[in-house]
Amino acid sequence: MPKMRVYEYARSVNRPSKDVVADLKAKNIAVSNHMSVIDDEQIAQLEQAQPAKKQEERPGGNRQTKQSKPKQGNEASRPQNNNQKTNQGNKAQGNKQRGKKNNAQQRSQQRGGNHGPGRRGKSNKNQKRRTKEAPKMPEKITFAGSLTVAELAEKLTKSTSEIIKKLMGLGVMATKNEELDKTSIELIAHDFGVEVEEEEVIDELDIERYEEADDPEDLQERAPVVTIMGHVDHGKTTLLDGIRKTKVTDTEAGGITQHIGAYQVEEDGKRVTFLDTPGHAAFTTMRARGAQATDITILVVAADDGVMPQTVEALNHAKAAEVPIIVAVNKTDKENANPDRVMQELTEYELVPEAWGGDTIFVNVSAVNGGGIDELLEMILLVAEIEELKANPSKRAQGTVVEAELDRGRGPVATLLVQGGTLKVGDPIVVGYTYGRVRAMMSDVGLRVTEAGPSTPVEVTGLNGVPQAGDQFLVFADEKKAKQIGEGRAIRAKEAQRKQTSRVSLDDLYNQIQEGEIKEINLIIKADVQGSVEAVRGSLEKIDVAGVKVNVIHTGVGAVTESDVILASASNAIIIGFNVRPGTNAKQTAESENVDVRLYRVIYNAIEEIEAAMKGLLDPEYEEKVIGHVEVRQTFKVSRIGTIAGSYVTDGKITRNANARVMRDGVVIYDGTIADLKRFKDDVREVSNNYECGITLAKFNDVQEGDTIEAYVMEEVPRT
Ligand SMILES: Nc1nc2c(ncn2[C@@H]2O[C@H](COP(=O)(O)OP(=O)(O)OP(=O)(O)O)[C@@H](O)[C@H]2O)c(=O)[nH]1
Repeated sequence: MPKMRVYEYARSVNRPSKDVVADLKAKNIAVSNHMSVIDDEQIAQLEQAQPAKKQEERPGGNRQTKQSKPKQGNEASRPQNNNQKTNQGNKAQGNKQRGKKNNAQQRSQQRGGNHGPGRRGKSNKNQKRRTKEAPKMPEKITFAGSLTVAELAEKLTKSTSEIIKKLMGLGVMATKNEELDKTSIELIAHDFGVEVEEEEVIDELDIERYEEADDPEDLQERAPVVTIMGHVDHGKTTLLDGIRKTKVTDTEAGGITQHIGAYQVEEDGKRVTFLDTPGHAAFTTMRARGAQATDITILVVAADDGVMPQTVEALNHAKAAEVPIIVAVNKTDKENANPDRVMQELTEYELVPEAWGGDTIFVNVSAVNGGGIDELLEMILLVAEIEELKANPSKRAQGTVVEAELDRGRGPVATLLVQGGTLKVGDPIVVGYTYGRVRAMMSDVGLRVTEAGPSTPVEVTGLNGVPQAGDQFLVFADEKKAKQIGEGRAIRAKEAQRKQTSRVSLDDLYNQIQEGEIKEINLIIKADVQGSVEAVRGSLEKIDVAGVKVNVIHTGVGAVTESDVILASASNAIIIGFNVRPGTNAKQTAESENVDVRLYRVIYNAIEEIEAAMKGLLDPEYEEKVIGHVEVRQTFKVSRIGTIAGSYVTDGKITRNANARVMRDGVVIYDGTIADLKRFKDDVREVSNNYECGITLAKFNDVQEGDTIEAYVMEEVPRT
């Protein structure tokens, strides 16, 4: 009989799990929480009392139609000219909202709309005429994503205040520029008897669009993907290593275990994939990037320590991601181990052991001596069975990046977790914002492979750049398409980043000129007296560099004001202040809007600096920024490497690229760079607060126990 977990059902009908649990209980269906399993019969029982809409949304039921009709037609208010294009047209001519004009036009063209500019011109007149007469409401309006109150009013040919009043009637207080969600748009439009249709925004660069759909017949069982989380020092790494040591069999075939960010083991002839980066930081980073790579979470809790703050954080992350949790009570070999206490403490977080009437699986393990590891793996397989994890191995591969780095010899190297399809050597592929052709693949035991099916991690080479953990990948049928999509995505990512971080500023002026993005530099000039304004203006306008024009868009006498900053922000201008300063508000706004405000006392300096910036001659200014401190707790001498400082990060973090100074009794005895940063045996890029690490300093071996190492970076600072 088909079965599913309560939370899965709740998700499928878009209801909170706890409401579904309450309904089930009200119907005397025995469930304890969102993890309980329910079958079809129980679902049917539950749905008898549900409103029809919910039933419609059930999986396997009719898909909810995108178009929603008003509950009752309001014939009297329907227009005669009632096709959808009218509305698009209305929006396109749309008076003040120039920016929107193009979008609407584009959208309608995409959908094969046939009203060209000429026709728009005509209907513009009609629209004006109509506005003077009583405006006619459209029969249907369309929107993409959301609409502001003012936009909705315009579409409905109503006044903004009418819409605001209606919203107030619904208990929503909104201003005219506030964005309305789909439900609010529908409620208001239906109230006027107008149909609403949500336009699908087609994104050519969204790789999910190109994924092949799965035929249910092609689906085959796949290995579960497991992440291990828990509090610091509770034994995550030891457990991962223990499972690997006892269970990896492929080494016999001549491979050597490789840390590629994930590995597979075999139990009872079935495979389990472990993501090798313990801790919820990696899990959350992946999730934040939209990756749903984990099927099961192992929550490690040390039996001698009990539930600690990061245990709670970890379980909350797993719950938020709706990933089933198995509790591994670790260090049970220790004398002071108290597994019962762990169970007791976890009941407070709704993780109740089966023995106590709950449905959370608890397994006692000892990561050091291997005790309980078999049982843990069996339980993983049991949960995997309940979850009915399946994938289609016979399509073009798709999945998630587990980790990636630039290897000196091999170029960009990425560990990919195949989630659907089969990845093959030679496949054209898009990975995040990078693309390429899979040149070589290596398994977690260091063997060269030519194929990797669902749930398999493989390290691939052949990409044109280094993607990020959590990025999605997809194989394309032809290389040209992969290149086109990959390049498009890279450009978009670059643009998005630029929009976010940089407006035009003197420091990157030259780059932007070089990239052909700037042909005119917009300046706002504020000075103490009108004479200075004119003098500065005259001199700046005379600067002649490589066909770039200086364009003074505003001048004024007096302090740099907030409105100057807003103008600069809107027109991407730099503000030049001569013998004046910005007020507090202006300063704050400039910071939040990323507007470059330059203050000068000598005209010559202003001209010289702007000219230098245009020619790319402005030297960047750097400032030291301390990023963390570590305490040296032990030292090890290793021949050929030197002295390794076994350290503990006491605040901030330490990174491989940072500079380091060694302080002994408050005196700086070394200032240089870090040669090597390790966690256990692995090279790492950074180590955070409260973690241990091994540090080797470049050309310095006299580090001693009790020394403090201060890590710092040199940061470029905007000039003022
Ligand atoms: N006695 C005993 N000690 C264990 C067991 N598992 C781990 N340890 C020890 O506990 C300490 C911490 O283990 P790790 O595996 O580094 O813990 P972790 O959770 O990965 O720690 P972080 O990476 O710092 O978050 C080490 O000294 C391990 O040897 C166990 O089952 N029994």
